[in-house]
This record gives sequence, structure tokens and C-alpha cells, in this order.
Amino acid sequence: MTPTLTISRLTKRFGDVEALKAVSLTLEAGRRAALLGHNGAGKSTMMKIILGLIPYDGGEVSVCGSAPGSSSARAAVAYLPENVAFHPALTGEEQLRYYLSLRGESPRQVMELLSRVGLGHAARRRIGTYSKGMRQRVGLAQTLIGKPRLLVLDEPTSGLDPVSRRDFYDLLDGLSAEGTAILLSSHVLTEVEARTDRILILSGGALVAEGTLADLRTRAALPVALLVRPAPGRAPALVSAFPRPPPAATACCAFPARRRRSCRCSPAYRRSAARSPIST
Ligand SMILES: Nc1ncnc2c1ncn2[C@@H]1O[C@H](COP(=O)(O)OP(=O)(O)OP(=O)(O)O)[C@@H](O)[C@H]1O
Repeated sequence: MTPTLTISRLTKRFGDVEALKAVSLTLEAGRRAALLGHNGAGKSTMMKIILGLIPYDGGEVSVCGSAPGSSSARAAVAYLPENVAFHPALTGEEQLRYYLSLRGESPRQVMELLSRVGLGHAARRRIGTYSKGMRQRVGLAQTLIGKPRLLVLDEPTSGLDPVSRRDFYDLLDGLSAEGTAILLSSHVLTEVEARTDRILILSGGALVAEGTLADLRTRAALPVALLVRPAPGRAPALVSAFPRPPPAATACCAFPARRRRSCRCSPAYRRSAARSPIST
């Protein structure tokens, strides 16, 4: 099946700044990918290109088989910015009815859309009285107009409390189960790890890593720290149940440099020990 989104060797420059450097990725229907990276990594630039808002310099981009910005691509993609802005004097129902009319859709869908994002009870309240999480839900309801095949969400949960975040991701789970592909940006790895299928890490405009968090951990050989609290009286049994680390790996780099030569520590561990040597 053709992927919902295909990006191949995408490059974009702003003067001297290379905002995207030969980035390639695909996103199939029903899959959720999180785009992570520091400020200035290129996340927004990539989203703007997918939406057809800015041109690109090299490579190829296909949104549901069409060029970004074309009428068929625009009909298939919806976008939720980080900070949604609605008229505070309008009710949720009035605001959404307005967007439905702009899209040429039946206003009869309004309550169904609001109920879908958990706002049925507040439909007749003014948006000025909504919490940030509720406004974000109005934004999500707006993106659902016309049943888009690709959702592009720019830091959709920033500023939301933990319960609102969980509820928001529950909504996304439902949409992806129906076949909507979702590309969202975030700064919070721990938040997206359990709620997306793939993590894409951009750095300086290049896609430097891609996979599940477990894949990325394995590839980077990151240490795994476990905090285990034994039940009362079970500590000795717990300690004996865990394998002991090899003695050379734990002790040798704690010794002065002259005795480290034959150690079995990993190069990364040796480097960190060299930075903070323990004198004996
Ligand atoms: N219109 C523009 N003109 C000049 N440079 C730009 C423009 N838009 C983006 N850039 C530059 O391109 C690079 C990537 O910016 P981008 O906004 O895509 O990063 P980002 O990952 O979305 O960052 P943030 O997390 O802060 O939103 C940055 O160096 C930025 O300064």
C-alpha cells in the first residue's frame, strides 16, 4: 500500500542556514510518529513543507500520492498548531460550525465532532471560559473535519496537565486505529515513547535516529537503570537473584590510570571515569 507520507532526501535552506539536510522518512496509514529535536532542529520547517506552506530546495515529498499544497494533498492533511487561537466570545459549537461552513461540510456534524473530543457538555459555553486542554480539543475537532488521512500536530500537548495529555493521546490512539497517520512534534521523549509507534530525532536539520525508544536505546548502548524496592525482609533474596556485574568492569576504572590498561570496561565507561577519576 502507498504510504500516507513519503519524504525522500528533503533539503531546505534559509540563506546560509541548512534547515533540512537530505531527510527521508515514510509514514503508513494508521501509524504514529513523533518528531523530536532541540529548538532549531528543523521540525517546524518539515511540517510547513508537508502542509505546502513553504517550498523546498531538493528531494521529494508526497502526501497521499500528491504534491504538498496541491488541492488533493490539502484535502487529505490537517494541522494543529502548538497554540490554537479561537474567538473567545464564540461557543465551541459556533466556532466549529463556522469551520464546517468554510470547508463546505454539513453543520449537522458539529455535535458529533465535539462529542468525539469530549466537549459535548461544553458545546454551548464560550471558548473564553475553556481551559487550555479544552481549547486544544476544539483544535483537534477542527482537524477532524473532512476526515483527513494525515494529521500534523505541532507540540499538541505542550501546556497540558498530565490527565489532559493522557486523554489527548487516547483520542489520537482512536484516530490511528481508524487509519489516520499522525506526525507530531514534541520535546518530551518520555511522553511520546508509549504513545507513538516510531520516534524520529532531528538534529541540525538531519535525521540522526529513527525507531522505537527500545531500538534507540540499544543502538546508543545506553545504560538501563532499574530502581527496585524489596518487600520487607526480602532484600537479601532480591540481591542474590540479580546477576553480579563483572568485577573488572565495576572496579578497575576506579583505580589510578596506570592500573586501567588491562581493564574490561567499555570505552564509554573508561572515558567517563577519566573525566571524573576516583583516586585511591
Ligand atoms: N523563515 C526563516 N528564515 C530564516 N531562517 C529560518 C526560517 N525558518 C526557520 N529558520 C531556521 O531554520 C532552522 C530550523 O528551524 P525550525 O523552526 O524548523 O526548528 P524547530 O525544530 O521547529 O525549532 P522549535 O522547537 O524551536 O520550534 C533554524 O535555524 C531556524 O532559525
